[in-house]
Amino acid sequence: MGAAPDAGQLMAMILKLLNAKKTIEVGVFTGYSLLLTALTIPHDGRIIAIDPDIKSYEIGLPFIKKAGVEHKIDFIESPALPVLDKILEDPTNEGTFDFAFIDADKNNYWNYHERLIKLVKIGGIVAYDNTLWGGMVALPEKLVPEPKREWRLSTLAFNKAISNDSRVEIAFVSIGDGVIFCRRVC
Ligand SMILES: C[S@@+](CC[C@H](N)C(=O)[O-])C[C@H]1O[C@@H](n2cnc3c(N)ncnc32)[C@H](O)[C@@H]1O
Repeated sequence: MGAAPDAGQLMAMILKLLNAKKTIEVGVFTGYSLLLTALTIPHDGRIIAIDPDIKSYEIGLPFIKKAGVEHKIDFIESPALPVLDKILEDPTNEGTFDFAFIDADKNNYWNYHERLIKLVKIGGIVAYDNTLWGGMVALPEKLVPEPKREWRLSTLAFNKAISNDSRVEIAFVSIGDGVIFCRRVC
């Protein structure tokens, strides 16, 4: 997302169409997509932003503060799965989020999906970044550099699984590095 302003514009449009107020971001880095979300949602909107790498978040934090949107962000320094599980321990959190953006470890995308499908409301959207994995999903494995192979396989499996998930409808958008917008339908 950081390298893809077109995907960012689309995400901002969707946040506005949803009137999103309560959101989650998994994978923050220096906060490009986080700032975009924080600037787009209303003054009383909230983002739970999760990343184990607080040092990168702190690089972007002065820009978030300068933009006057820090109050919307609850940054949690942690891998995302235990945080999502903790949120789900309280059943009143189920179906309360409008939007989630997932841009982290590709081998956990399905684990994130199983949790976020409970957390977003029916009609809510979960957006998954890097679903083209730099084009590697379309290459035979032998042409893929070794360090990219594991997450290529994870991405292929995730894309196939989400295409067959009757709880959601999806739009596979081939801008940036490929974003799957996934709308909860039941
Ligand atoms: C591509 S960057 C995120 C970029 C950001 N969304 C943007 O568009 O500016 C991926 C981030 O995922 C984080 N990450 C990796 N494993 C994670 C995990 N298990 N839980 C949460 N975040 C994780 C990394 O620390 C890294 O900051």
